[in-house]
Amino acid sequence: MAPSLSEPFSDSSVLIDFVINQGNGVKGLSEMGLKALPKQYIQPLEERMCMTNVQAQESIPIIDMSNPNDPEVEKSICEAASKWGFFQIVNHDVPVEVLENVKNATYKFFGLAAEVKNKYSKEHSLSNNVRFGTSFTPQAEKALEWKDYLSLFYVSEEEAFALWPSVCREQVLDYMRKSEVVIKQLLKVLMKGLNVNEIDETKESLLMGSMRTNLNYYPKCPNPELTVGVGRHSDVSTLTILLQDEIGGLFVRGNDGDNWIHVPPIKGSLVINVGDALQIMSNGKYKSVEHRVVANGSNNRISVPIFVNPRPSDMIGSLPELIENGEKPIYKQVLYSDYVKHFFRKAHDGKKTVAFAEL
Ligand SMILES: COc1cc(/C=C/C(=O)SCCNC(=O)CCNC(=O)[C@H](O)C(C)(C)COP(=O)(O)OP(=O)(O)OC[C@H]2O[C@@H](n3cnc4c(N)ncnc43)[C@H](O)[C@@H]2OP(=O)(O)O)ccc1O
Ligand SMILES: O=C(O)CCC(=O)C(=O)O
Ligand SMILES: [Fe+2]
Repeated sequence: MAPSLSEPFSDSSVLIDFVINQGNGVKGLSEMGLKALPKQYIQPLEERMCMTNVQAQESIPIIDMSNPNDPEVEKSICEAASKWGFFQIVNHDVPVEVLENVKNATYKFFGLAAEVKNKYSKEHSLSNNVRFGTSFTPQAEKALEWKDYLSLFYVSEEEAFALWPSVCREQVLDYMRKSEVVIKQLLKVLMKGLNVNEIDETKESLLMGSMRTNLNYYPKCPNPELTVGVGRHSDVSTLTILLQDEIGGLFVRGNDGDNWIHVPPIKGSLVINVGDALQIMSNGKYKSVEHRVVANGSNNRISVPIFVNPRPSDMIGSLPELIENGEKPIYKQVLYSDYVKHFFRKAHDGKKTVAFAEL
């Protein structure tokens, strides 16, 4: 039974049934035209974005990738990864058309009927590698997040053809394929910055042996100031390549204290961030930085991150090259899939996941 406007979601089981079990997501809630945010989405005060903590004068670096081997460009990439953990790239090799196509495909997927999208939910999906969901880890969260997503873990073209939704399959595959050049350029530079000058097959696989693309949908929200699109977290990837649309709303933790820096949408750009796996492998030189997304009261927003990861079966820890060079390791070796499961089983909690690998 669909709840009516005069019958708000005071009973949580009705909300869970509508949003999660029936696959309506927060998009379904948004499209009902609710006048007030259901209480299940009200975040504690300390998790809401307070505009007085926004550093309007600061911005993360914008790096021109026309000449990726220029020593000045290499220096800015390594500095940005050490200081900010985030930067934007412009004039990279991913064609604008590919980016536009994947954004349109994202709208197409979320425009499907709830019962069609629900075929890809944790309950119904034919594979763990394809998952439509809402919030982050609803079963572990005290307050839900205002976001729906489709998560696609790449195994092979064959599996993608068999299992990924056909409305976005080609566009996501193309976005992933075309991003590979940029990913390799960035990892080469970042490894050189650690004095790791040879990326052989084993190292390449450790850095980028698996990829997951998420399509994120943040619908227009009643009372956006009371909730979050995505709560404070760092990614568990090696690197994340993020395409955002023109709406804005991504904030990155600044270098001193409780201040947050907006990542302004720039047409054709990609946002790059260091994930926990690279922080761990670089023995702390490159930083995975906390970020969050606010909810928006006027517009729907989408974003499409590619999470570039080790393989689930890889052991990750401080790279042996760094330890051989005399660095004291600050991380132990952990199985990457254990690390990711630890991340997925708890609610977003800032930078706490990385403690799982600390010595
Ligand atoms: C969704 O909102 C998000 C997502 C993010 C993501 C940030 C990233 O950095 S994602 C990159 C993660 N890395 C990888 O995917 C590569 C390595 N992959 C793996 O190690 C495995 O594929 C696996 C993810 C560990 C899943 O392995 P499997 O053997 O299938 O394990 P399960 O027991 O099925 O799952 C473990 C646990 O995680 C939950 N889960 C699995 N996949 C997802 C998913 N795509 N999204 C959300 N949760 C997922 C699963 O439900 C299990 O939990 P239970 O409680 O049910 O046991 C950043 C910010 C966001 O808001
Ligand atoms: O939507 C965004 O801008 C960022 C999303 C994000 O941080 C994530 O999916 O990990
Ligand atoms: Fe993230």
